[in-house]
Amino acid sequence: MTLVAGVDSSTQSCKVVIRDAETGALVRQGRAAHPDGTEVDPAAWWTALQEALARAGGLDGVEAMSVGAQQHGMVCLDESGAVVRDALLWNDTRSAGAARDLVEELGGPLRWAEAVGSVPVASFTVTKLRWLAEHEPGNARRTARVCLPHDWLTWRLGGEFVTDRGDASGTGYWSPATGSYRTDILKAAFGAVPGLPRVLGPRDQAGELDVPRGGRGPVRLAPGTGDNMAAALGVGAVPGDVVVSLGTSGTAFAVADVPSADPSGAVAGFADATERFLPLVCTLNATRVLDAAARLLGVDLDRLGRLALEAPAGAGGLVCVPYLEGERTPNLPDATGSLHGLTLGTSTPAHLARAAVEGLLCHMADAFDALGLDPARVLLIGGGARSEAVRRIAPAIFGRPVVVPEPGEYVADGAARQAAWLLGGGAEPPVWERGGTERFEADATPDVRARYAEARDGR
Ligand SMILES: Nc1ncnc2c1ncn2[C@@H]1O[C@H](COP(=O)(O)OP(=O)(O)O)[C@@H](O)[C@H]1O
Ligand SMILES: O=C(CO)[C@@H](O)[C@H](O)COP(=O)(O)O
Repeated sequence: MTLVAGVDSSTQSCKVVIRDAETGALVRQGRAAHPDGTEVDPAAWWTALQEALARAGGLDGVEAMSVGAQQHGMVCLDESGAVVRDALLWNDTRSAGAARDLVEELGGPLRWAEAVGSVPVASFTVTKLRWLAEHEPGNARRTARVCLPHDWLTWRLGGEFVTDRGDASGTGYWSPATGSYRTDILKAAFGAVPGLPRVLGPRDQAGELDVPRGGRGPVRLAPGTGDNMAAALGVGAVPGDVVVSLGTSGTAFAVADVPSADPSGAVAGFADATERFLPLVCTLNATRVLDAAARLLGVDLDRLGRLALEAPAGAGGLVCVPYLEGERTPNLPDATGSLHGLTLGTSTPAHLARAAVEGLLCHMADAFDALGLDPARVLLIGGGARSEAVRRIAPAIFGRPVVVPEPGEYVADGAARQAAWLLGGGAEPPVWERGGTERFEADATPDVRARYAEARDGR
C-alpha cells in the first residue's frame, strides 16, 4: 500500500494523518499541542510536527507529504535563514492601525480589492510587515525573506523556499486574478521587498524530505497550502457548496471558478489549492467562545452542549455577542464580548450555555450571509462541529439544513489528498472514498437572529 501524509499546523495544534494514497483510507494519525498566544516561535510548530508525526507512527511507507497550516502568519528570516522574531499570527490584532493606513494610502478599499482580491485587516501579512517596519525597524532591516507558516515548515522539511496560490493569496501582496506578486504594494507597505517564496502550481513538487526509510527513496513534498484551502480539498467541496468551519477561527467559504473582489472587505478573495478560487469570510471568534463558556460554568464541552439543549431556543432573551478576541468580520479589532438580557430567569447555566452556542452560530450566520450565496449544500466542519448542540441548533439559526461530514481532520486530509495528487498526477485531485454525512434540519428561528442583531448593533 502506498501511503501519503497530511499535516494541519493550525492555531491550537498540529495534526498528522497518514492515508492510503489510492483509496484515502485512514491508516494512522497523531496530534500535538501548539503554545497559546498570538505570537509564536516557529520552532514550536516544528517541535509539534515532530511529536504529531511520531504519534502517527512516523513516515514508514509514506511516499509523499504535504503541509496545510494557519494562514497569514508573518515569519521573518534573516540572511542566514534564522527566524528574526516570533511569528505574528492571523489573530494578532496589533496591526489594525497599519491596516487602516494601508487601505487609505492605496486609495481606499476598492483599490485593494481590485489589486489583490481582498481589503486588508490586521490578519493579513502585509499589515504585519508595516507594523514591523514602524515598531521594530531593527527587525525589519534584518528581514531578508518573509514567508507563511506552511511555507516555513515546507522549507524546513525539504529545503525549498516555496508557497502555493492559496496561501499566497492571504498575504495582501499576491493577486489571485493575475497569479503574480504585487511587489509594488509590498515595497510601499514595508519599505523594501524581502525574498519571497516561489509560488508553485497545485501539482508541483516542493522538494524532498530525506529520511531513513529502510532503503526507499526520499519522501516527495507537495506544495501544501493554507488551512482553509486544504479543508476545501479534504471535504471535497465543489462549486455549489458552502463550507462553514468552526475551529479557532470561524470561516464560511465556497469554491469558485472566477476570482472575487469585495470592496466591503467582508469577503476575502482567496485562491484555492486547485486552480480555482475560494471566496471566504473569516471571524476571529469561533470555538473558543464555547471553550470560554465552558470555563465560566466549570463544565467540559460535552456538558456545555447538553446544558445548551436543555434551555429554550432564544435562551429566554439572553444574547451573547461573542467578540471575545476583538473581531475581524465585522472589522472591530478592539471589540469585546457582551451578554444582553440577563434577568433572574436567564441567570442559569443552561441559559448561558444556550446563549453561547446561539451567539457563536448567529455570528457565523452573519459570515455565511456576507458570502451572498444560496448554496445547494451547507457543510459544517471543524472541532466545533463535534458538538451535538452546535449540530442541532445550526439549522435553526442558519434557516436551512446543514450537512455534517463524519468528524475528522479535514485540513490534514486535504493536505494528504494533495500529496496523493502529486504522486498520481492527473488534472484533478484523486477521487477518494468518503465517510458518511449526517443532515440536520430544524425550524428556522429568525427571532433569535433578530434579537442577536439588535444586541450586536447596540440597538
Ligand atoms: N465535543 C466538542 N464540543 C464542542 N467543541 C469541541 C468539541 N471537540 C472539540 N471542540 C472544539 O474544537 C476546537 C478546536 O477545533 P479545531 O478545528 O481543531 O481548531 P484549529 O484547527 O483551529 O486548531 C476547540 O477550541 C474546541 O472548543
Ligand atoms: O485567518 C484565517 C483565514 O483567513 C484563519 O482561518 C486561519 O487560517 C486560522 O485557522 P484555524 O487555526 O482556525 O484553522
